[in-house]
Amino acid sequence: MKAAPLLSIDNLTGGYGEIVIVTDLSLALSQGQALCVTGRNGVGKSTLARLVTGSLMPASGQVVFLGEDLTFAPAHGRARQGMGYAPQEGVVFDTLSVAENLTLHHRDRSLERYKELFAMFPRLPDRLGQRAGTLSGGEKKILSFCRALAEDTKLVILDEPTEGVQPENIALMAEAINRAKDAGRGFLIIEQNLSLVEAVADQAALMDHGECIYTHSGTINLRAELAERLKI
Ligand SMILES: Nc1ncnc2c1ncn2[C@@H]1O[C@H](COP(=O)(O)OP(=O)(O)OP(=O)(O)O)[C@@H](O)[C@H]1O
Repeated sequence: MKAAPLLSIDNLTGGYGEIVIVTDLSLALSQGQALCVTGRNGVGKSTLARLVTGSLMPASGQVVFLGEDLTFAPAHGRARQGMGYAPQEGVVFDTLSVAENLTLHHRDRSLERYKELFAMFPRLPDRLGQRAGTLSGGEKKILSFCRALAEDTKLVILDEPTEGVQPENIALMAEAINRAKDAGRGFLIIEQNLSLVEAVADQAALMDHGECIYTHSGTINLRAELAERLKI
């Protein structure tokens, strides 16, 4: 018997008020796999992430996580069920220190859970006392990435994690994602950087005008097929 998907997005439609952005979109993701959603600017990728995480409520369709219909569940409810999310923007509290940003959602304020990630991204532990607002854009992205990865969630949703991040750190992000996949965690990653997509994706979806216009399963020819359709 085939295992139920970790996440199932069925005929999802939604947007902002009367404006429909995502149209009738269906995708599914299994445990231990990464599904990367790519596409040009403004096609609705972040809106999809918001609809899945509950920062935006859909007009129709379903979001089923671990067999439970969470379509209209509040964002905090989904997080409690094990859906981690690093949004594209507004990820870091500028006036708090790096350490505070990493621990503010934990009563124990322990940095122990970051041990492995700190070894991979040593600039972060070097800046624990520094105000997060002074970090570069790429460093903020790494902070947000580490915070999402360090949580014990079954699913991690990352929106453009590599924006402004240099190539060697993108390769390390891929390594961290692949380790987490091996531990059984699933990833829904909104990403335009095909190096990351190629390094982690088990499947990819290409969006255009709010619709999914192409899906690719498996790693064979993944990058070439996406690049051809994106004309890059
Ligand atoms: N809060 C909002 N209110 C109204 N329209 C919005 C809002 N946020 C985004 N949009 C619109 O929705 C459309 C899709 O935006 P979205 O951010 O989902 O695209 P994207 O594919 O993630 O783009 P990018 O790659 O540039 O981040 C755009 O036309 C955008 O202007």
